Amino acid sequence: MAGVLHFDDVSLTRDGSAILSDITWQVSSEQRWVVLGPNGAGKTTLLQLASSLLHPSSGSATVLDERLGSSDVFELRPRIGFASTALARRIPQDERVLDVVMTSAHAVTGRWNESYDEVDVRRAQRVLREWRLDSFEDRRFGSLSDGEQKRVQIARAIMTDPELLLLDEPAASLDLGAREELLQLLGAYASSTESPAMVMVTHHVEEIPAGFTHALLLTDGRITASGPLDEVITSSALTSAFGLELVVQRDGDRFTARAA
Ligand SMILES: Nc1ncnc2c1ncn2[C@@H]1O[C@H](COP(=O)(O)OP(=O)(O)OP(=O)(O)O)[C@@H](O)[C@H]1O
Repeated sequence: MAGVLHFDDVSLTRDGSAILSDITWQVSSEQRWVVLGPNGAGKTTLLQLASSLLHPSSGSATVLDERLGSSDVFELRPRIGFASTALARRIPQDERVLDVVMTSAHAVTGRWNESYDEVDVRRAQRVLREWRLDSFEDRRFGSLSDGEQKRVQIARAIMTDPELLLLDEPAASLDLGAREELLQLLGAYASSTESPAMVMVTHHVEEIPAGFTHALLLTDGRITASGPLDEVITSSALTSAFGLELVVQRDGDRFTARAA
């Protein structure tokens, strides 16, 4: 059970405003975390810290045993897979799907003149197959549906075999069928002992895949609850995080929430 994230009293200030305050949080390799909270709570900012794109203003943040602020982030970043809409916007629309996934091995978006060997090609093809994308290998990224593009982004993030996988709202904007297909795939991936530690930001408890083990609730940049899923995804914890009387129900592996 290796330590993956170790945040101790972390705060982050931007342009004079406190975005995150007093964040103490630990993630180990076999855990899969979901991060929930209202708009503007600081969820994406927390993922940016975990991906080493930002450093804390105070406190100590250690990612994969590297302390942010005193390690080489260019060595650390290839060990982390990150999929988000902001990153997806950098993918050229006319890029071939196989290349979108394969260029991740060189941490670039858009194929230029890097050379790839047969091992990279075979690995990209295997990852595309695992995410039900093998028939899209030669299609242009921009020609795929939202659901297919989200799966390509995740395939790209796991191409390098990361030790930590960060997903920022992977199911946002998907229709019901595409969301359920993605959740099935994410659930199978999260349930495998071969998979890395995962942290996924979402707005909806309905989007928590099977196999996720822990949850962190953020409100106004502060943790209001964190721990095993069953202890955190409750009516009382979500009511207090969202400031609205909510009823949460669990049905098998999945959750639903509605106003009381
Ligand atoms: N570069 C920045 N400078 C100043 N404030 C910022 C900056 N980036 C984000 N913020 C602010 O930090 C707060 C947290 O933003 P963040 O995107 O992390 O929240 P979030 O929980 O992911 O929100 P959402 O659910 O709406 O995506 C917001 O109030 C946002 O306006």
